[in-house]
Amino acid sequence: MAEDALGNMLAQMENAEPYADVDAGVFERLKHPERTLKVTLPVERDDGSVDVFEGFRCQFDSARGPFKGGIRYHPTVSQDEVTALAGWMTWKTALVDLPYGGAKGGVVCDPTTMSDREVEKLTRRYTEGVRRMIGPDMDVPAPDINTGGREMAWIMDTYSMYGGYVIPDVVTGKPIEVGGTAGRVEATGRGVAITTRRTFDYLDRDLDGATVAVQGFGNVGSVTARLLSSMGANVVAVSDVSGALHDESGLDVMAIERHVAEKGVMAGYADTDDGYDHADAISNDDLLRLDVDALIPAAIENVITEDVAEELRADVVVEAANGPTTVAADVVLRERDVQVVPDILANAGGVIVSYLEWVQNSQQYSWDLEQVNDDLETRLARAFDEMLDAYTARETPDLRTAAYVVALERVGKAHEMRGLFP
Ligand SMILES: NC(=O)C1=CN([C@@H]2O[C@H](COP(=O)(O)OP(=O)(O)OC[C@H]3O[C@@H](n4cnc5c(N)ncnc54)[C@H](O)[C@@H]3O)[C@@H](O)[C@H]2O)C=CC1
Ligand SMILES: O=C(O)CCC(=O)C(=O)O
Repeated sequence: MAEDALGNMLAQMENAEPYADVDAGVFERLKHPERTLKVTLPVERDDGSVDVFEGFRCQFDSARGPFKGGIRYHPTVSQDEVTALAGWMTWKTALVDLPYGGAKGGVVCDPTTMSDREVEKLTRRYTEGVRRMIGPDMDVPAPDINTGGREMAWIMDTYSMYGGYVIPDVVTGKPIEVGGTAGRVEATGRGVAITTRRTFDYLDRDLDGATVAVQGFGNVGSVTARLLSSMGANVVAVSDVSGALHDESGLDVMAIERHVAEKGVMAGYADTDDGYDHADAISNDDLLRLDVDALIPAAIENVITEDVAEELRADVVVEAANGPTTVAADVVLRERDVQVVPDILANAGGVIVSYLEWVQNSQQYSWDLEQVNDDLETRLARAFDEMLDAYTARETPDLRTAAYVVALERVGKAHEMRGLFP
């Protein structure tokens, strides 16, 4: 069975096809991205040498609206990976019923080894490379791994320089000072926390006091951990690329956030004044096997493999990352009665609030945080219920398949109505 991101995404589609009412020809169409651009990005390093980076933007499907999806800076970025991520964006925007298609971009680089100036040059080069295919009505990028408000502001600035006027709605996830919305920085983690609470309600379990392990402590993982703590859950383990921390009596998430904000990584936290000398330093792999109520992968793809699934002891997995569970692992988790809440629902809070940012930009009007958060929760709740309805009515084997049924039917219907042959 496929273990790569693209293979997983396609296999997830195939698994849902028998339960979905989608014309066979349209389904065939849905398996292929509309287009992918590969760009070459020369960057002069601070020492005067030149490095040439490779970047991609994959536009997977636009039947329901402009392409939408983040930009990732990471050494493992590849054309196949951005294609998978663009596919997941397509199913995510459809499931939460946003008037968007799906896209994703990426640059093969390790920004942790680059200066701020070098990252800025790379971002502006990348923007120049893809600028003919992005735009407020065409394709609207946003943050993903190792990108955030800073990079979005540079993209907006570069794109606006070519346009000759300010074009804020070419990207979302911008700082508020240049047209961003209240609530976008926290939106993905907030959506994960809301979805976790809803899943516990659905399973008739108490979130208060429930033990939670979160893998990945960047934008999504840190906010998820903090909000779940504030909802009464006991966050007993967190991790980042530098390792994992475990404390059965619960971790001080905000103290860890402060340490990461200062040092960039979690390593060294246990030695600080805030740190606990009784917290165990464990590996990322150990974290996935902890005996907790909920496991939240919030880092990269394919971390829950078949082997991990055999030994995983959480009752619920809420997928904050895109594609953290392989299709082979899904089968094992289903057999073992582990409830998996799929990424295309669990992490959709980010793109929902991106949509709200784009709407505010186009209206040149801004909403307050309460309005944004209320709208986010309403849309997530609706999508959660629609997924559960499909789970029951179509008798799908798991929630992921149910989520795909809803998404595939929406995108498939749009293709049918628009027609396959221009
Ligand atoms: N930023 C957003 O709005 C959204 C992000 N996502 C997904 O959430 C996940 C995390 O994204 P962000 O938090 O934005 O990225 P980020 O760059 O802010 O944080 C990534 C975190 O993962 C950790 N990490 C990286 N490789 C790791 C590994 N091999 N093992 C353990 N930890 C590792 C990093 O140290 C860091 O703590 C990704 O899968 C992304 O696609 C999904 C929806 C929206
Ligand atoms: O906010 C967005 O437009 C997309 C965020 C993203 O890349 C994702 O949901 O995976």
